[in-house]
Amino acid sequence: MVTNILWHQHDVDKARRAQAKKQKPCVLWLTGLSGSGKSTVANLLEKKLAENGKHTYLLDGDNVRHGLCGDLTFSDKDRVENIRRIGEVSKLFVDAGIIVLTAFISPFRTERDFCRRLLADGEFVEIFVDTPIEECEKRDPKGLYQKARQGDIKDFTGIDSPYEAPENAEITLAFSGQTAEQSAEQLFDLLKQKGIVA
Ligand SMILES: Nc1ncnc2c1ncn2[C@@H]1O[C@H](COP(=O)(O)OS(=O)(=O)O)[C@@H](OP(=O)(O)O)[C@H]1O
Ligand SMILES: Nc1ncnc2c1ncn2[C@@H]1O[C@H](COP(=O)(O)OP(=O)(O)O)[C@@H](O)[C@H]1O
Repeated sequence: MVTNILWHQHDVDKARRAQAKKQKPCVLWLTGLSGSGKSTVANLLEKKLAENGKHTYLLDGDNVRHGLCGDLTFSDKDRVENIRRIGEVSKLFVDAGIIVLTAFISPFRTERDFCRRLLADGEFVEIFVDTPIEECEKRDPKGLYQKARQGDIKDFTGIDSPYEAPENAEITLAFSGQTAEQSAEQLFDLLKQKGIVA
């Protein structure tokens, strides 16, 4: 930990940047197992927000692990660091006035709560994509469950690496046969209730 670092207070602040964008910046944090539908639903929701003139940015697990987090594995320790970095990056985006969507497994409650605490009240919206592992495994869009069952991938979430379900998510997308489009619509309605979209 370095010392002798001071914080610069700039004249153009967070509130002014949000005002320039005419929006209420926040983080829409999707969490759930691999294959639960995080990326699919986040993508549809982002499209709806964009159609509403909102400036958004979608941070997606697979993509971020190619760059910013390219040095990290799927050990517990590296997953903690992965989510810490995403939390800090999301905070910078919110500071810039942007509505951020994140689609990471983010398996640990402590790290999700850490990311929540980085932001002001109401700026962190936790969305639990609650698709049971049996369904995720049936979908297996990338063939990863099959590889994990064969022992070709170690530390796979839900198989030999834990997932801690949220206890206080703002919303849970329960697996009930609804389509991804209906889930995105449900989230859009929540954002209307929260005054994030008109
Ligand atoms: N061992 C293991 N466990 C879980 N997932 C694995 C693993 N290896 C690779 N993948 C692929 O990486 C994506 C998950 O990355 P995340 O950054 O979201 O994971 S985490 O939040 O740090 O736990 C995840 O993407 P999603 O399927 O979109 O969730 C997988 O495609
Ligand atoms: N109701 C649903 N919501 C989200 N995805 C669904 C739904 N029904 C089927 N799917 C499919 O499940 C898969 C989910 O994959 P993905 O969005 O990549 O999940 P994740 O990002 O959580 O790994 C996609 O192939 C998607 O088309």
